[in-house]
Amino acid sequence: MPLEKITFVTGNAGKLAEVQAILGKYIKIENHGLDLEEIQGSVEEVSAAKCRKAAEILKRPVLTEDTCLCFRALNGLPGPYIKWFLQGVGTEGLNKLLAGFEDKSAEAVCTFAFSEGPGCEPLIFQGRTEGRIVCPRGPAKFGWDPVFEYEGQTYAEMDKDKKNSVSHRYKALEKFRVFLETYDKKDES
Ligand SMILES: O=c1[nH]c(=O)c2ncn([C@@H]3O[C@H](COP(=O)(O)OP(=O)(O)OP(=O)(O)O)[C@@H](O)[C@H]3O)c2[nH]1
Ligand SMILES: [Mg+2]
Repeated sequence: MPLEKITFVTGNAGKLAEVQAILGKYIKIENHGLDLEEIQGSVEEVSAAKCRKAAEILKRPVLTEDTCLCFRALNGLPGPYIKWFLQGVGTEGLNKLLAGFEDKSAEAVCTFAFSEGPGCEPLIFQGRTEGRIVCPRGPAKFGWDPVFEYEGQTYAEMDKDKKNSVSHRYKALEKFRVFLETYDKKDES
């Protein structure tokens, strides 16, 4: 039978708002703010490990997500460590990291992991949006939105609907939505 609801495990209000806006029209989304340990490794490994842990603890279908911001000139760094870079140097600092490089291109990567429950191997759904890193522009409401420019506008300058139709998060959730359309949860019996 189709999944009626899913628990999105995140402590990030900005992510939750966007997942509600993008996916909430197709499935009921509950939030649980478990602060899950994040292993070192590829973003797929980080997301899957968070998901396995959440499924073990919550014993229900769960969705977790990890976001990377990858600077081409820095060989993909900050990548999955963007949270610590952002906390350390702020949006101005992120822009300054590329001061010595011609190449300002970057890729925002969103990796969701879905597990049916304890012991069920997570499935990965990933979205990528190419952009460039610029001086901060637009309201500083969500993380590094002000420095990520896509087709001439930073994510922060876009209205929510526009961002939610082009972003890394939208692209990953679109793949998950298509998966849900044919998903048939094995009944408990
Ligand atoms: O400007 C932004 N636009 C976005 O679309 C976006 N998505 C995530 N982020 C930030 O990038 C880091 C990822 O780290 P992250 O994936 O581990 O998130 P988190 O630890 O805050 O939440 P979670 O792990 O509980 O889900 C965190 O600083 C997030 O605030 C974004 N910033
Ligand atoms: Mg995190």
